[in-house]
Amino acid sequence: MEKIIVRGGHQLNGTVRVEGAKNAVLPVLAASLTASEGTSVIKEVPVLADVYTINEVIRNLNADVEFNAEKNTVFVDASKQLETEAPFEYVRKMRASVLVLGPLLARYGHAKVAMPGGCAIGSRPIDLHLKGFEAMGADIHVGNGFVEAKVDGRLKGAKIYLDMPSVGATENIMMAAALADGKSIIENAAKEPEIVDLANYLNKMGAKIIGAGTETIRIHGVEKLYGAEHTIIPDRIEAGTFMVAAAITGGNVLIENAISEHLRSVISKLEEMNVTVLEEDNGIRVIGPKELKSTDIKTLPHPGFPTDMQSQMMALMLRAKGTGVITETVFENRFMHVEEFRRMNANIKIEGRSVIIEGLSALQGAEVSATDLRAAAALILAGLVGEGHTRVTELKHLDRGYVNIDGKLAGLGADIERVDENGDVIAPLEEVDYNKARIAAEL
Ligand SMILES: CC(=O)N[C@H]1[C@@H](OP(=O)(O)OP(=O)(O)OC[C@H]2O[C@@H](n3ccc(=O)[nH]c3=O)[C@H](O)[C@@H]2O)O[C@H](CO)[C@@H](O)[C@@H]1O
Ligand SMILES: C=C(OP(=O)(O)O)C(=O)O
Repeated sequence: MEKIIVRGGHQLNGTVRVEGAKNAVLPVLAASLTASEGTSVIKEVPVLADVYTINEVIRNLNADVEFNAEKNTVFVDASKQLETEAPFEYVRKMRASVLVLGPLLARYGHAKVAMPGGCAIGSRPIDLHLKGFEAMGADIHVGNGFVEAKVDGRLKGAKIYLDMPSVGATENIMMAAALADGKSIIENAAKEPEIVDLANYLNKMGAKIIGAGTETIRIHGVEKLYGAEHTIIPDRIEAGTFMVAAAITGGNVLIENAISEHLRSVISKLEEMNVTVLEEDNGIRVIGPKELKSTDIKTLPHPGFPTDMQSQMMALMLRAKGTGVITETVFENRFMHVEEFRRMNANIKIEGRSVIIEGLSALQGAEVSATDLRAAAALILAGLVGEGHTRVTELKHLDRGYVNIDGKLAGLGADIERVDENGDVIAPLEEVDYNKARIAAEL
């Protein structure tokens, strides 16, 4: 089993560049299936296991997909007749596979996708996605582990109110509505930057979407969409993770390519903790203080504090003076990393949907297991300031969403290496990384 080994105590300094956003590229690649003519060229695609998985999903549906990993570019030609069924083997690996439902249903009047189960962070139903398709005239049947949606002719534009601003439901419904007959309105829509990125791509394909990024999205359905060129936005969660890495080690790091407008809530919490955050022309500079001050955080849909930064900020609060509380409101079970932090001597306890963090824990290196993608990053961050060696296992989670994080942290001065099951160091080279993401997707 591969591990990342971190030896704590090194300040991070220098410049690191963030990749294109995982959570933007997955819906964009799913949306490429709506183009019945032309090729889409998607740029700034991060070389992640999840990207290989979504590429396999759409390839399996009969689209032509070429991933030039060295150039971070994916070409998709979905103009052939597509299959309309996505099997469990893909949805099992990556829940975002359900995002092919909307495009296939809108283009062919039929889609069948394995029901995604829950995962380590919560039960994660897709009822709101289905409610939206139903409002547009689809019949939904759930059985034998699949969800099947059918409509005679085209979907009909509809007004859809989301009970909560689900990111995935907003994306799936927006893609379906882009090819529906007539006008749709999504109310209480998710406002994440990744929603805006998807709407921009769809509009380049010929869709007519306005209001993405606000709580009301209006979509005038069109008959046909065309392949288009699109550049994925930078990954705000990867950026936030490096911001915490700089802050926790008292370092000075320029996070190139990070967009401050996407990170307002994270920046404001870091500032409350005495971290200096400077918005520069080409990114965000983060300078860690001598002493971090604790704060309270509540995760919320955008523009609130992102749940995908919750575990990383918890690592930071372990090293802050005072008591802090983190409340998770987006997912019901996203505290699996707390037990792992405890192994590192963290003074921390769960109370319902909150975690109470008694600051200034003298963190000690330990063998810890990544329970989900962001927990993996958070344990590495804690390891940067732990005494001795921290060994992080279950790296399959990490490879879903971070490109070469060990190499990037090493470049900033961290003492970190990735070793294989024999204990041999795996050099953090780009070529090795490309392979790693592909292999992780195949597992
Ligand atoms: C690939 C991707 O972009 N993943 C992100 C996306 O996940 P995802 O799109 O799955 O997250 P949602 O916004 O849909 O989920 C938020 C909450 O709504 C609930 N819910 C959602 C849909 C539904 O039909 N019914 C329902 O009850 C979920 O269980 C969860 O409690 O947004 C999350 C919230 O910012 C992020 O943590 C994930 O990183
Ligand atoms: C929870 C995440 O992703 P996913 O929705 O793909 O599980 C994440 O990116 O932190």
